[in-house]
Amino acid sequence: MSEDSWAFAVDVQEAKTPSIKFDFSKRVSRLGGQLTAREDINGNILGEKNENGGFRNDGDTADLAEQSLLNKLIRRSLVRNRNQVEVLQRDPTSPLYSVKTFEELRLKPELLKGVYNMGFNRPSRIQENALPMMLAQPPQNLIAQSQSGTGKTAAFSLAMLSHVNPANKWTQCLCISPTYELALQIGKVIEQMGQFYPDVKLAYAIRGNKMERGKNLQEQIVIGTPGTVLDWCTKAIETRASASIDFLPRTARCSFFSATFEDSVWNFAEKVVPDPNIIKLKREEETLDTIKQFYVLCKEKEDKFTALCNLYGSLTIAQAMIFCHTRKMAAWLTAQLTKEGHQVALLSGEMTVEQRAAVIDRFRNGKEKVLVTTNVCSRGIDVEQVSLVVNFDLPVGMDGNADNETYLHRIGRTGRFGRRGFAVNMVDSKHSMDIINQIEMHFNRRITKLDTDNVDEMEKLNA
Ligand SMILES: Nc1ncnc2c1ncn2[C@@H]1O[C@H](COP(=O)(O)OP(=O)(O)OP(=O)(O)O)[C@@H](O)[C@H]1O
Repeated sequence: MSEDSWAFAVDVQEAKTPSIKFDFSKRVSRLGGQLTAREDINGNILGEKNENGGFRNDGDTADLAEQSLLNKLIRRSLVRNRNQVEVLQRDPTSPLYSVKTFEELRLKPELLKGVYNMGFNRPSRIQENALPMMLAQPPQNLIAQSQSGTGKTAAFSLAMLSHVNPANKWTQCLCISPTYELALQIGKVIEQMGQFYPDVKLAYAIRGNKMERGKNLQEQIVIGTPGTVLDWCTKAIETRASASIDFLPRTARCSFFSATFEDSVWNFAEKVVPDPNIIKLKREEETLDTIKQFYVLCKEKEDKFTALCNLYGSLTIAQAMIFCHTRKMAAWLTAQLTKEGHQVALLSGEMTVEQRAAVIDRFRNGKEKVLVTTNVCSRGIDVEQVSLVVNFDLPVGMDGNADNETYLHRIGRTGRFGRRGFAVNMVDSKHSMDIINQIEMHFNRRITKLDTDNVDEMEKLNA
């Protein structure tokens, strides 16, 4: 890397809008006479009433009619969401609020074009605050916290793109992501933002991508996971006479982003980021108001499954992510949901990273509406249409206590950039009730009890 280099250590990220497809749930036929159209909790209209007063099922939806309705829905959904975001960006209490425009952040014209092309109108709070620090001269370092889905990835992607000099054919920025999937996701954001900046090239230091010994990388930005990045660094420096384990120049700027900073992460960040500027949230600011949190009392897994079906029968859900503790439970739940007619994808730890990336891609493109997963996907995955996150099993640490960090990352898969979302926790024992209480105390936020058998109560949630 050159003398004026950047390194980013991150643990959270982005992606793209899946196509909106219809999800005609059982609840709709139950309530068919009362509604003229179904909307999901983001206000996306998901279906129209048929001639019998009920909602059409997938089976009786003609392709053409579906396509034309789909186009209409996508347009309406985009308008609604844009309005929602605009309101939040003018609300000083929202993490999306900013006083500045992208122009005032002095981005290069090529990048401004990229940002507007992605549909961004204004920066979010973290973008407004972090970008000037990351672009400052002389260089400054940064440790930054911002809620899930509030634009951290976009912030450091813009910073990297602003920093590179495309005329220089060597690596100038290094972005380290904790997982293969996130590295790909961040890479896509950088590619999209930098699409009008054609001479900037990106290399992926991820499993499967080998680097030849002694090769001089020409790509200005390298994004990868720690193991492969280290392997590439070792191979790059082995051939140089002045081989040194100090791969990064001392003058390199360094930024570290996360939605959560438990003590060990904070200590680590302070070790690897010298003399940093700090953007930190208060504990009660870490959860988003736009994500409504509930728990449901259940007895055993069959009972949890019934509660889940009731949720599906009552809420209008665009896409959902369901977290289980073990692969066995995830496989069982996937089979049950598939039997019920849901389009379900299963993501678990024994899959290869390529298989996992393919599953996430299909989900992102709306091919499946439900993603059942063990913990592999709790961080950073950005699928805009996820309106429900279910903790089928609650996140528990090795010590048997609540894993608050994982909880926050999991529920943050919904409520992306101002959208509304539901997080529902299945409580099946005194221990899991204790976990809910611990999580409530930790974030100082109420998690409300929900009776999924109570049709009226459930109906109110859609309001
Ligand atoms: N200024 C903006 N205007 C509109 N949309 C934005 C803006 N910045 C980011 N987004 C969109 O918001 C979503 C969330 O952004 P991003 O993935 O950067 O959040 P994040 O803070 O990194 O999330 P996480 O903490 O889950 O990793 C993405 O779909 C992204 O395209």
